[in-house]
Amino acid sequence: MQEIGILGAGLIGASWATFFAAQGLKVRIFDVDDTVKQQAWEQSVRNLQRLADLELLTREDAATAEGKLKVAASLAELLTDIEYVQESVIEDYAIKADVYRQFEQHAPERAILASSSSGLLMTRMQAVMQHPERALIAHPFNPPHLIPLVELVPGEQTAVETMETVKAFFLGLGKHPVVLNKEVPGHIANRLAAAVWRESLALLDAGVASVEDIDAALCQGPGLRWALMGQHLIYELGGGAGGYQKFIDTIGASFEAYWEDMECWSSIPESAKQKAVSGTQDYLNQKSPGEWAAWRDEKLARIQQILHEEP
Ligand SMILES: NC(=O)C1=CN([C@@H]2O[C@H](COP(=O)(O)OP(=O)(O)OC[C@H]3O[C@@H](n4cnc5c(N)ncnc54)[C@H](O)[C@@H]3O)[C@@H](O)[C@H]2O)C=CC1
Ligand SMILES: O=C(O)[C@@H](O)C(=O)[C@H](O)[C@@H](O)CO
Repeated sequence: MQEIGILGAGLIGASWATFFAAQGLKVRIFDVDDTVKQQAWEQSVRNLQRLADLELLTREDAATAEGKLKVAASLAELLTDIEYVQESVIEDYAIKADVYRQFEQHAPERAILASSSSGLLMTRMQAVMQHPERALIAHPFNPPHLIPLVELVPGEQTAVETMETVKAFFLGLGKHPVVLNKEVPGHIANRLAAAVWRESLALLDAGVASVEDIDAALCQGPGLRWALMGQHLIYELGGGAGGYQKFIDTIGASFEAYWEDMECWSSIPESAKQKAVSGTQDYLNQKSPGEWAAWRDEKLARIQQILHEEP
């Protein structure tokens, strides 16, 4: 696949445009909002220059990639003869269903439709399609031009061939696809993030520590290891010579006491919302959101450089 359609060019769509262009693919950008799609083009150009600043792209490759970016004047222009579309419209079933109906009016019959959806079920979204077999979830982590994970989730009508094609496509582009055998709300990564986020809120709500200390306890501790390993490998190593079984039989028992004490909220208490929003203001006294995002991207780039040095 040499040309990509970006359908929905907000925060994630613009980053996807950067990623695909940086990989040497032609990219057509479309959004219902003309201002947004132009801003997405401009943001992608800035992102490419940033990747060159971070030495993740040569200046020459960044310039070449910029030439790959094109704003589509209409949905028809986006979709004519396209092979692969990354959909990143608003996370709403009704909006996505309407987009999928329009998609099928213009796109070739075999064009693949990959949704960035954070947690909607593809089975429900593809139900409106004449050719649902070519639709799947390809969920990134923000920003996709810097974070390698992409979660591939089939709906009940997604063809095995579609999953295999998209997995090979992303592997060839240097992404790290993980394949879900069945769809669950939030896929994998957002469910893991949701578990950690809920406890981060619960600790704050209970007055155990401040926003900054709760965040520091995560990113200055387990978070560092999470850039390298997941919990299963971490605890295999945590069991020493006895491995994972030793860890489960000894330290694992302590976790059962933690779980007994931890909240099992299915909604966020108002008190927790208020403490989280007010506590996060301290960060904004240090940097603006844009400065935090630039700081994040530079650190993410340097972590990637280290991770790419070794197998
Ligand atoms: N924001 C994040 O951190 C992440 C978001 N996602 C997913 O990506 C998708 C987009 O999220 P964001 O980029 O954050 O949202 P966003 O609000 O920044 O962008 C959504 C864009 O969709 C456009 N849009 C709405 N209806 C449209 C239509 N009919 N045709 C074309 N464009 C249309 C809007 O104009 C808007 O620019 C969602 O499904 C979200 O779950 C996935 C990973 C991370
Ligand atoms: O955290 C991310 O970048 C992604 O996993 C997301 O999907 C967004 O954070 C947000 O949509 C949470 O679901």
